[in-house]
Amino acid sequence: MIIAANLKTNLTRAQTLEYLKNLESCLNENSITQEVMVFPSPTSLNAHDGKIIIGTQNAYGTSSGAFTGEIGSMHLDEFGIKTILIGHSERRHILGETQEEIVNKFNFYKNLGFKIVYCVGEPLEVREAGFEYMMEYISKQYEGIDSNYESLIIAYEPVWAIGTGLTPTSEDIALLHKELKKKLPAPLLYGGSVKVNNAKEVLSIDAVDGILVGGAALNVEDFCTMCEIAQGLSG
Ligand SMILES: O=C(CO)COP(=O)(O)O
Repeated sequence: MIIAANLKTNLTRAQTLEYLKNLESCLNENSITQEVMVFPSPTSLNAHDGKIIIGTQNAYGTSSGAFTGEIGSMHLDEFGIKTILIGHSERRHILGETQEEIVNKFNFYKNLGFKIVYCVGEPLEVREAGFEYMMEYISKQYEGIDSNYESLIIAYEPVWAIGTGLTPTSEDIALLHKELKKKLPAPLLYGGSVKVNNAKEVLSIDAVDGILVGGAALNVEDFCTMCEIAQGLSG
């Protein structure tokens, strides 16, 4: 299973380094063999030697150049980072990233052989408009994406469940994951208010290949506990 932490705009560089040190210790003490990823803030990106895969929450589709405020692949290469989060709902709905911009970014980092965690998910009003409309909406988020890319991981994150404490029922997650797996066989993570107290339930659902955790991952002990839960379920 893939257990991923999206630290978003949280933890300083010093706090992130401490977080990673503590998480590495916990993973080793508990003999965790799951794929564990941490996406820290840009200022906290660093080379990392250990079990944890460090990914970037974002980067522009360029090696370098005149793109004020952005980082490019040259800045990731410096740290040996080859994993990127693309299409997160907060970049789509808060920062206004368009599907075209997302596809361009996807293609750039695909061509560099990056492992891509590609996020899809519907806002509440789309969900409330009915299943068919919701599936059409999510399908549009796949447009332009190479569904055969071998280093693609999908993260289904219903926007209305992110940071709200609300999660779909296990039945709803199972239904959505079953439908999304029909679109493509890539590993499929669930994200949206995953916590220690619901991680086992979520990870036990068919077609859930892991979790992408935001707020609850900021507590490194809790995030490690979720890794232990995944380990226990994996036998
Ligand atoms: O956005 C998320 C992970 O990318 C989920 O965030 P929360 O776990 O805080 O709901």
